[in-house]
Amino acid sequence: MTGAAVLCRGVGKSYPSAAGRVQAVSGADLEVRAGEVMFLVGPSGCGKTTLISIIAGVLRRDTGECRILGTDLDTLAPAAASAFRRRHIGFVFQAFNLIPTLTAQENVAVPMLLNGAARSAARRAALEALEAVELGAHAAKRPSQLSGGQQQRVALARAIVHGPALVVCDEPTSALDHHTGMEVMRLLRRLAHERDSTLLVVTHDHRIYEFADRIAEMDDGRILRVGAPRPNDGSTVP
Ligand SMILES: Nc1ncnc2c1ncn2[C@@H]1O[C@H](COP(=O)(O)OP(=O)(O)OP(=O)(O)O)[C@@H](O)[C@H]1O
Repeated sequence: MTGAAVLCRGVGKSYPSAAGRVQAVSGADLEVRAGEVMFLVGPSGCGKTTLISIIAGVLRRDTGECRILGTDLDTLAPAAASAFRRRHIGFVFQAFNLIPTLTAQENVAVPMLLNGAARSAARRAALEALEAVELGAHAAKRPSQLSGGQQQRVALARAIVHGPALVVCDEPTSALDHHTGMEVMRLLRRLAHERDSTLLVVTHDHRIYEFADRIAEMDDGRILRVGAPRPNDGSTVP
């Protein structure tokens, strides 16, 4: 795929609050090129989660334009927007959000089943995705039987199992120790490249900046600048 995976222009979003409205995002411009790994960073409360929720189609913007893989999700009917999200977007959250009563393989199969895949095809794809995150041997375990790093790898497998063109991650390493966080990022980056996905990652974790192709700095609801990671942010990506 060529061109922009994400194209936001002048995006604005406010929330109601006791003291009037809070302007969470105000005039944000962001372009994420197809196939790149873009990090979105900035101080707490500057609007990162709100902006990626709009990009992922789980929140509607108030103003501006936003095209995801060439489509403006706000112009679609709710059922069509959900179908688009399920098919083309993968999510990785800070809390792994795995279903505790399902095995790792069943958790990873969920997006395939929601997209209408047959049970056998979903199970096969889930096992392949677990093998890609080096957890094939743990497919039959439930989340409580896995370490935090392994649970996050199951969550990665679930995010990529259906081959989404865009993977959106909100603080994917914040619940992990440094070593495990680096391993998870290395895997996420490799999977995104192998599967030709675009990766948009919100993070506070400076130690993983080296995994970004470009970093967008946000403050006060706006994107201030976009650039390559500085050399002193870390060593080169293996
Ligand atoms: N549902 C909501 N209702 C009211 N205000 C909200 C809501 N969600 C976020 N806000 C406010 O909008 C602003 C932006 O919040 P947002 O969560 O997008 O920031 P953030 O950069 O992701 O923060 P953090 O890094 O702490 O997660 C903050 O002032 C926050 O308090």
